[in-house]
Amino acid sequence: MDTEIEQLLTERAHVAQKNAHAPYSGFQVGAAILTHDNQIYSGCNVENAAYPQGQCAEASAIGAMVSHGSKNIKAVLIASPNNDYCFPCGGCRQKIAEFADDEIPVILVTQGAQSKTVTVGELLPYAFRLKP
Ligand SMILES: O=c1ccn([C@H]2C[C@H](O)[C@@H](CO)O2)c(=O)[nH]1
Ligand SMILES: [Zn+2]
Repeated sequence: MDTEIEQLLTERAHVAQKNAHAPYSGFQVGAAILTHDNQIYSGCNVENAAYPQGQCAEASAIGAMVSHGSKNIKAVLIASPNNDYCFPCGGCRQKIAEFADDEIPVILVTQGAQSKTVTVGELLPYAFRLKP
């Protein structure tokens, strides 16, 4: 991934991360998605007093993307609130795979600006998809 694009994604994820509603876990996550039409959509986790109703940052970003009429993911970036990488949960791996091919990069960044890139296929091998 182009370093300038990665920087833009990181900035957008960090803006969203600051808005996270995570009073229960204290774990604020930000996500940013680059689409094939070169738009960036971001999201944060939104927790709820009824814990299972909480939503992950990746799901929020996907919701923003689809709401704006875009469905084709070129890259995903996930910003962690600490110095460990925040790997997406199982549900979010499936949600990302709905809109991203196996070779699409998922960039993980820590608060200390370390970064690691994996692919959608590495995160969710043999993904269940109905589209061709
Ligand atoms: O990739 C992840 C992992 C966790 N969370 C959220 C869910 C919950 O609000 C909090 C703690 O699990 O972090 C995300 O948003 N994305
Ligand atoms: Zn998740």
